[in-house]
Amino acid sequence: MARAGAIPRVLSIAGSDPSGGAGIQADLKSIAAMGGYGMAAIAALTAQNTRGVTAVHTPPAEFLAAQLEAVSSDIEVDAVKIGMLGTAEAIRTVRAWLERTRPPVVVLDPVMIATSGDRLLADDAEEALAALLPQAHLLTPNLPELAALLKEPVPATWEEALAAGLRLSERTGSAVLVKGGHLDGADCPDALVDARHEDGPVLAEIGGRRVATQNTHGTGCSLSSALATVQARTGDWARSLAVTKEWLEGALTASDRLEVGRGHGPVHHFHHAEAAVPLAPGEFAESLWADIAKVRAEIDALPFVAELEAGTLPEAHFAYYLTQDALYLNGYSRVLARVSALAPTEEEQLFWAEGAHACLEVEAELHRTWLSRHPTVAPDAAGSPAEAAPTGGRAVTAAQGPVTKAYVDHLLAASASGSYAVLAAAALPCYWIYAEVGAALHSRHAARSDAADHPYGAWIGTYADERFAEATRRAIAFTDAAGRRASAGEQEAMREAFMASSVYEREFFDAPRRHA
Ligand SMILES: Nc1ncnc2c1ncn2[C@@H]1O[C@H](COP(=O)(O)OP(=O)(O)O)[C@@H](O)[C@H]1O
Ligand SMILES: Cc1ncc(COP(=O)(O)OP(=O)(O)O)c(N)n1
Repeated sequence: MARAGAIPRVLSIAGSDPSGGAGIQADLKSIAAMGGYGMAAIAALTAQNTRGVTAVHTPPAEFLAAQLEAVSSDIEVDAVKIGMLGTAEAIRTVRAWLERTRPPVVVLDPVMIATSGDRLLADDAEEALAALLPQAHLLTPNLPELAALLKEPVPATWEEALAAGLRLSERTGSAVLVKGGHLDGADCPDALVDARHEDGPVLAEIGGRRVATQNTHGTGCSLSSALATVQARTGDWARSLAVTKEWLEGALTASDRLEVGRGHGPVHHFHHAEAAVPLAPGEFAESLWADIAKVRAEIDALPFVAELEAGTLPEAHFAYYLTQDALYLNGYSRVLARVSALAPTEEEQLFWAEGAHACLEVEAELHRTWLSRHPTVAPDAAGSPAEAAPTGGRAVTAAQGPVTKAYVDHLLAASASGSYAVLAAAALPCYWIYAEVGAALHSRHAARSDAADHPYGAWIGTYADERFAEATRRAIAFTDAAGRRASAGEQEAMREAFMASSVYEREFFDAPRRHA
């Protein structure tokens, strides 16, 4: 019986994973992440980390029985999640307890083998497990477990997986969650099937995107305990799956930020929740910068940067870069004007508006000086139509190259989000990365004995502009403040926007080599 509005009391009966990614540790995090009150009866202890299981210890089944009795004799249990039980005795103990207590929601994840290949169920326990399955309302085997329970080959396609899930449902009388995690391909679908349901056997089918990460340790544990929790609240399996699958996709997407272990790391169960400890000034911006460490290193290693510094950059590449810079600045100016329009304070409004104005000034200056000295390259066939330049009535004869166009389009899409914080995060890499790359280039250039004869010396000299450095510091501070005020979901969107713009910055520096 669903208890709408009440906090579900959810008991996990499972094994312990000391590295915190799977088992009861994952279950307790998932239950809390879904707004439930988590409890745990430990059936087995494993010694494991993100790379595999090194030992398993199973306490006497009587001790498991004592834990279950202690909980259910005092606390009303709204939902039970069953995971690793380890032995036939433990399985029989849980079965007897379920028959006696009849919890309203029972989700059984038939844990047999970890993704690392390690066995988590004794060889002689499969018969006992088969007898436990009908006690559950929902079974959540992964595809190898589904195959083992049916004593069939592992399904190789989604259609085969659905058919196998239906056979298990028919055989046990329980609903089955068919999971696409172990299939290949860009999609990661899940489906709820119930062979005996009056409305038809497929209760829900949700197509999901496969998140490109190796941090999939404990996804099955996390999903099954989250499902038990949400089901206790909603009483609607299809809705519970929709909510938990979206949450798990977010947890997988944010998993890299945890930096736990060197193998298959855990998912970030609380990616959606506010941090209880508020971020200190600068901390959010620092974390954005840390996220793009790899992209920053790739920019430093680009031939464009090395050749500009050495003075060996082909003239055509430099001209292409200048032309695209002018075109980009025109679009970027419009984006900064939009940041200004969304800004929450007059100080920020003024700052971004000044930035928009400065972009147009720099664009005009580029035409007046650099572009008149360096031949403008021909329009790029892949680019969009040229915009009229504001200088002296002369039209820019080049079109936006593919990278410029994609970068500006990305910024315009971010401005459509309507979020000041997200748009500021999208706009920031243009300040921050340009300032960092420029400062490093400038200081190395200034130390050269032949700096005066350098073909790009005058250009590199522009990187020393203290007004731009100050504007960059303020852009970082305003974005940081917006990030500290943002909800967890908005922070995630800021991270994605900042990362995408940083990747475009890298592509922009590399564009002359590929498109000039
Ligand atoms: N890379 C991924 N991207 C998105 N969802 C995933 C990914 N890997 C697994 N999932 C999802 O995680 C859940 C657990 O799936 P699965 O990996 O099949 O189970 P298990 O963890 O028990 O082996 C399912 O909802 C599945 O769709
Ligand atoms: C103690 C414990 N229980 C279960 C598992 C298996 O976790 P699961 O979520 O099925 O997925 P993988 O971690 O195997 O990918 C476990 N490893 N430890």
